[in-house]
Amino acid sequence: MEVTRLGIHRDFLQDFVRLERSVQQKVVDTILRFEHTANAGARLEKINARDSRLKSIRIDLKYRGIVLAPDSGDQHTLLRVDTHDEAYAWAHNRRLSVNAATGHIEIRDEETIDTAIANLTRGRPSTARPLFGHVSDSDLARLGIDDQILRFARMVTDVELLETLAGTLPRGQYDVLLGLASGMTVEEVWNEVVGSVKPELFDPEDISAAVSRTPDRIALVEGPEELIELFSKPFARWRVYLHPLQREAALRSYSGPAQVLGGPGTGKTVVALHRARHLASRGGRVLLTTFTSTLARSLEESLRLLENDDEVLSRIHVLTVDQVARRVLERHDIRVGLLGRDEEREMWRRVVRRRASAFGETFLAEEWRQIVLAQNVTHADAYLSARRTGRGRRLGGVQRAQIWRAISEFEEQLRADNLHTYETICAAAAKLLDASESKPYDHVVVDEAQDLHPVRWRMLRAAVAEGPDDLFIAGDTHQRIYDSRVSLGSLGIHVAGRSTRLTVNYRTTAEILTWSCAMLSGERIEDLTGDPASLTGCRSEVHGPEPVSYGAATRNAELNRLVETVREWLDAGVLPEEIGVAARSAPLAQDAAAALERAGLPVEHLSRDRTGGEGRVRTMTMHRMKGLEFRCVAVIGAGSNLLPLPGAVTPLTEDAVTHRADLQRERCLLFVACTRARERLTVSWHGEPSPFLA
Ligand SMILES: Nc1ncnc2c1ncn2[C@@H]1O[C@H](COP(=O)(O)OP(=O)(O)OP(=O)(O)O)[C@@H](O)[C@H]1O
Repeated sequence: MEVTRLGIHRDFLQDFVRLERSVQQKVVDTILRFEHTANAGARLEKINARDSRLKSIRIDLKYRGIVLAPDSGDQHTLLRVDTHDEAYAWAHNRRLSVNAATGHIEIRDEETIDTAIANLTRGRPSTARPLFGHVSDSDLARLGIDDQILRFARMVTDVELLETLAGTLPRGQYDVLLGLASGMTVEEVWNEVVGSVKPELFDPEDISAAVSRTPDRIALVEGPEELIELFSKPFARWRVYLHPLQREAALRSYSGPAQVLGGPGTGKTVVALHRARHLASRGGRVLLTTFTSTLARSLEESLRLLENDDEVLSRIHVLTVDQVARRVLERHDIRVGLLGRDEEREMWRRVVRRRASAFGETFLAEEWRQIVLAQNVTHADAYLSARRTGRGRRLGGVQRAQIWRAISEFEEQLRADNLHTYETICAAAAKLLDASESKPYDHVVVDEAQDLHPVRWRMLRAAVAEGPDDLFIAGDTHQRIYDSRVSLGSLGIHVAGRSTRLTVNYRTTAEILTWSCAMLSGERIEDLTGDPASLTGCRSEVHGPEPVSYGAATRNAELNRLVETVREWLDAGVLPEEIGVAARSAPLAQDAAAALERAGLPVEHLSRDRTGGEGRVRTMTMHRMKGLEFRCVAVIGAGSNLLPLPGAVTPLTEDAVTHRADLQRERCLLFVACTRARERLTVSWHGEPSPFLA
């Protein structure tokens, strides 16, 4: 029997999660029945809609689905499900069209746009400057703006009106206008929003072809299992709906190392996951790696959502970079002891005491990490002439010689005791891999790349032979929260011409994103290649309440208010595990957990080994927030007493350059914590607010 296929529109999944379970089941049954009924399209009901291709399908007495039924062909798409009246009202004024630039399908509320144009024509003051006065009609047409939207665009004078019509305008064209309004050039919009498709003429009437060209919005599901899977994990929409730029970045063949960059929540991790699966499904041995174990665990879980085939999965190793290094040493039967940070500090202290060094243990440890290890300096001459970019204190030759002797003594001690730090394990592994002809991996995919120290990069570089599709790097230097500044070029990793920048944020509301980005405006941040990094054009399609910020008189008062806020969220139906509470210091986060627990709320404090169970609010340090996301986030302790954390910032008098870098890192940490929120964000403090909130 000929099967009629029913595509599923992305927006429909949002409707789906709001439906009661019993209705959800009926939706699934209706779709399956539809697909297995001969000439099913003929059974759809005509409705009173502007666009005759919109028809209705009966779910039960109360609910209806709105289906796009093309004039020819049997490719149908389910667009919405709602109660009878709501569904019909939605369909009444909608019209479908094919975007002239991308060939993608688009839906608009035609009447509301006409009304907006009429109101603007009547009410516009003669002095108001048109928002798109600087862009010609032909450029707008090239970007896919059609006649109705052009008339609208010519009347708009402020971006807020544009944003209020987000759900009304055809999505692709809305994105173009928003990109232009946020300062992107026509070329940037062409490359980053339209998706650098080849210009061609699309048949505006061929809806079926347009549907198949729109995989980021419409999923064509193969068979009932895939359908049920899609519905059972509706929040994992990224598995099927990729932005054209995400798809291109993930599936392309590259002649060498490539990178994907973009602000928070733009889907870099999603691209890294799709990339790893793509390379493994072609038979390659893939390393999917990141810095922290929390993130590696979350990558592993997501990968299992994306891929079921055990054979493909077996070709992807998900490990932290440090785990990779240890495995390399183990494979060579090398056993080493690990020196913790506190023990390392003690060892430096002993060196300082023995040598009566004028340089303190913090300075020496940093000099060792940032210069000696980063540049792989192995003898005195190399250290005497090493470039010390990023280190503020100038050193003369005699001072350098003294420092080198202290560092040599420290390294000698490590060797004598067979002790290693995480970094020296990586350095040793890099050496072993460099010397070996056969490499453990065909492809290395790195997520959260901004936090890797140069020794970790050297090891990753050595883990894969140089060549096509060797390294794929996802990261955002605005989210750098550890002390690892690195320029990929200096490590021989060149990504020029193989870089994709993502700008659509899928996680956070526009309100939370704008509020958080303001915190970084004015900061000079470089990307991984050393060019200035920018959040320009970074935007969200979703709207919600403004973030709430407030100060309390005391620590206890702040925690009491936190308890109230969390209780309100829970009462509003947010699940406990969808709430994250973050503080700069672990003790404050633990105190928050204790306060919530005393109030009878289910809570768990996350640490290295505790990943958080279901049914519990999660408290954690800001560092642990990285890479995670929550519906609601409360950032606490954002006062001048705790943020920047005094002990984490080098005094200005000691080293001005490091002082500035430390402050920037603390600011980025707050930025990371705030951008984990999907819907709601509160930021609180006791005493004076942090200077970062000014
Ligand atoms: N094409 C997409 N469609 C729907 N949701 C998406 C898409 N791409 C990403 N997402 C969702 O957006 C959120 C953020 O994605 P992801 O974690 O990959 O972003 P990121 O750029 O790595 O973020 P960060 O840098 O802040 O950690 C996730 O919930 C993800 O499922």
